[in-house]
Amino acid sequence: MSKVLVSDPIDQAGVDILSQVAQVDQRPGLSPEELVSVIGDYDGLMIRSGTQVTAEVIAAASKLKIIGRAGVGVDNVDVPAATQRGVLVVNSPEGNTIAAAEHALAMMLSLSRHVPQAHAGMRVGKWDRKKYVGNELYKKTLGVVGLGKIGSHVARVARAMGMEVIAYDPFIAADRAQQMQVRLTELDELFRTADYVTLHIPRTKDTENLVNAELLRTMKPTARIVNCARGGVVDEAAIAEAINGGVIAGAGLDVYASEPLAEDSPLRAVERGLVLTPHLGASTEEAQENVAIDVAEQIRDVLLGLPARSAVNIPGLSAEIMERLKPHLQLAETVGGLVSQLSGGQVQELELRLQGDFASHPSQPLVIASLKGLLGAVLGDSINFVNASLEAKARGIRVLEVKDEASRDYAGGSLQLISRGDQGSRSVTGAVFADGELRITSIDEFPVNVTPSSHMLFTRHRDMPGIIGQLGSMLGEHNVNIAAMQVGRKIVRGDAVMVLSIDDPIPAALLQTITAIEGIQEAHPVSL
Ligand SMILES: NC(=O)C1=CN([C@@H]2O[C@H](COP(=O)(O)OP(=O)(O)OC[C@H]3O[C@@H](n4cnc5c(N)ncnc54)[C@H](O)[C@@H]3O)[C@@H](O)[C@H]2O)C=CC1
Ligand SMILES: O=C(O)CCC(=O)C(=O)O
Repeated sequence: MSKVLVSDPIDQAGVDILSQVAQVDQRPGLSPEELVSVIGDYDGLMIRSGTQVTAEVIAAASKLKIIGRAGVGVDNVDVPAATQRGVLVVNSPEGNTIAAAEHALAMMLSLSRHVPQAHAGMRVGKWDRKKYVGNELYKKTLGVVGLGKIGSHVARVARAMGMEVIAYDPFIAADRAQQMQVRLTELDELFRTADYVTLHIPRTKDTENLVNAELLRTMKPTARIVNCARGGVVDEAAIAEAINGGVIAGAGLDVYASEPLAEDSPLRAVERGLVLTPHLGASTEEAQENVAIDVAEQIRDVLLGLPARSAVNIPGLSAEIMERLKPHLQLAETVGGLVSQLSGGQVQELELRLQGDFASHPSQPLVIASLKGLLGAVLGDSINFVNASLEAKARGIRVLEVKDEASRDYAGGSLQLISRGDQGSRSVTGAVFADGELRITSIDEFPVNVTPSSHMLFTRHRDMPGIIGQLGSMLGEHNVNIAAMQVGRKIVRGDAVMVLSIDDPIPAALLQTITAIEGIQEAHPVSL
């Protein structure tokens, strides 16, 4: 039975789903060293933002197939290291959208009405009515930085509360913003004119310390800023200084460059105008149930050999595409495996020629599947859909694509792979027939009609009497049963190919005897 480690607190609904297919060990609070020492036992890992999945953890995770992040941000996972090891990373892109948006709105309201400070006063017997006069959000301008899922929901609610909403997001089309009654602006204008700024962007090299002392100085002295997105996007020391110095009126922060926030952080010493929460954006019962179910289902499916719907590190290969293109991907992988085993030697270039229906689909999934077949034939299970492209790149394999939608040799189109390398060039073409069956339709320049099977033998030989008989008898003598046979030739008594589907693999010694038969130029056993 598979084993899944849950190393952060997650909702029981997720544990129940994982338990359908795996032994689930819930061990929140493991130290980094403990995680490295136990991770080698596990097929799956489920986390929230607390666990740091470093390259060291991934290097020790010899059995790991999938890391599930019960939330959106995967910045606590070394995704490139996971990709290189072929470990799938999945998340829950929408399960906590509402929770995070509502937390940002709660921050804006708390800041405007000094709710936390007033409450703290009440706890110690005070009745400060004058000290906590606040402001209304109504008719104020809200600047949303990052108009994605969370930013859009904040914008929608803010509009309903009577706010004017402007936004900065270079990746959002103006008409999409217009539909939300949001005006797109440049970043500097947004900071200059907004009464409230709320950040809903990922932490990337472009957004690191985006909000710094210089930008804060351009804000109105009455303005407030909210960060429920990612730590590191604002300069924390600069925020503390700006509030203490009256440059801005306040800030609400849920996330920090380093978590938990250091006890001696200058933020903890700010007395007025600052509301801090310990990364609570996604902490609602509803969101935790949503993300736990979403991610646990994906881990369960992947452990059962099914695709995941929100894979972070297989670009262009969503579960929907995997399902829709299933036979096409199978064909690409099969043809990739065949080309690899027929080529021998090092492949330096792989040309993918897509005809008919094959050309009308996105080609990236077919490229990934072809590379998985090509490299997997040599490197085995270490190659999967996650790392196939990366491994091909690391080996310097160039990939060319040629599409021809009009050409229709077969009703459903065809896929041809041509490999070029130190042993010359090889070509295999395949098609998916109406019944969903895969066929190999040509090898090099020879037309064939072969259903791929687990064990096969390919020969190139002279088309002359006696060869087929000799080969058949030789296999019979070694108890290798032939299930099907195909010969392809272009000219009588010219060069030809033979494809045998056999029930058992060919022993190495037998292969030598086969290549010694007069007229056989080459023989390649193939396993799929
Ligand atoms: N505090 C918490 O507990 C939670 C935090 N988050 C964080 O909130 C952030 C937003 O999440 P979603 O809305 O789900 O993501 P999303 O991907 O739907 O939206 C992000 C938006 O930011 C925009 N963007 C990217 N780079 C930008 C830049 N340099 N300037 C302006 N806009 C830029 C993108 O175009 C996109 O529209 C993420 O960092 C996520 O990790 C999410 C959930 C809970
Ligand atoms: O798991 C959590 O509570 C944090 C959620 C979060 O930051 C995210 O989903 O990006």
